[in-house]
Amino acid sequence: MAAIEVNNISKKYGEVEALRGVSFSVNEGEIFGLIGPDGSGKTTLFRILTTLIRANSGTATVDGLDVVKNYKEIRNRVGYMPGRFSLYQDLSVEENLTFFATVFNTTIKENYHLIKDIYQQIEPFKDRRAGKLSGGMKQKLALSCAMIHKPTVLFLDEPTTGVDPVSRKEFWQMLQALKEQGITILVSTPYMNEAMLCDRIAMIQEGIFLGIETPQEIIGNFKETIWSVKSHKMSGLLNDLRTCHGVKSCFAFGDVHHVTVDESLLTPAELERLMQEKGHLNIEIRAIEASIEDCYMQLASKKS
Ligand SMILES: Nc1ncnc2c1ncn2[C@@H]1O[C@H](COP(=O)(O)OP(=O)(O)OP(=O)(O)O)[C@@H](O)[C@H]1O
Repeated sequence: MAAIEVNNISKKYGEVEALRGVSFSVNEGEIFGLIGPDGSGKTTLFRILTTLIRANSGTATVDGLDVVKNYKEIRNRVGYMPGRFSLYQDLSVEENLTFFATVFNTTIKENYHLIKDIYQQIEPFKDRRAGKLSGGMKQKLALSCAMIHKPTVLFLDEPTTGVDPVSRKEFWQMLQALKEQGITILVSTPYMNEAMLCDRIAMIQEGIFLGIETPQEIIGNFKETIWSVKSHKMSGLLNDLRTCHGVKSCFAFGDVHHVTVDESLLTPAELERLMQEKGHLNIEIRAIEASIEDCYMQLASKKS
């Protein structure tokens, strides 16, 4: 049995089609990632699966239970960490955790073993108000709160957004440990390096899934030649590259541009000459391996 099963779910807010016929399933104990730009429908999907809102059409089950008919049971079985921290800022660390335990009719003591590895790291600050914690500590507390009632499925909506890189790394180690305990995790992230840590990834754009694959499949299916290009004038470079015959696509990636090319029409030497003609200096062109972000950009541009 799949831990999450979604069949042709659509959701509209007035005229806005937030989800358009989304179908997928997540296996038990799988970390399934959702990546997509702001407004692509990720939060809407989380809200439907955690029974907070209803879809206009389609069906979904979590742990074999229907999200409409069995909403009460589902609420007992899932943990949800919404995009913005779900903590009570004026309550202390321990009070927050006690509150969530009480809501689910349990106690910290009863399920301490489940959250021990995570909670122990913030326990020295148990009397500190949640509002006074660092981003990484808030995130650990929010995850502890989402876990305290022993959920079988965890829904994490951008849990690491705005958190420092060290805490993000630790957080993903915690997710791996939860997966090893058999917990299923649906997680959205804007960070492509985090997407690489998922078992499978769905790329979502404008309410449509562009594809569902393992990170290795996504990268393996990228067949384009890709170069990283730099010059002394990066803003103008993007437009100049786009006008070159043989350049298929061009996107800014940090401090370089990534360019996919038709090698039968353009060589690196020709591209360098063309950019020199347009006044660029210190041009650097390097053949590179595609990253998952390149794959996402390619899929997204094909769709639009
Ligand atoms: N309550 C609402 N009323 C009207 N429109 C909404 C509502 N909630 C979401 N939307 C719209 O539905 C679309 C999908 O939004 P959603 O929040 O699901 O996307 P998202 O991928 O989670 O993006 P973000 O990370 O920015 O929240 C967007 O166009 C958004 O503006």
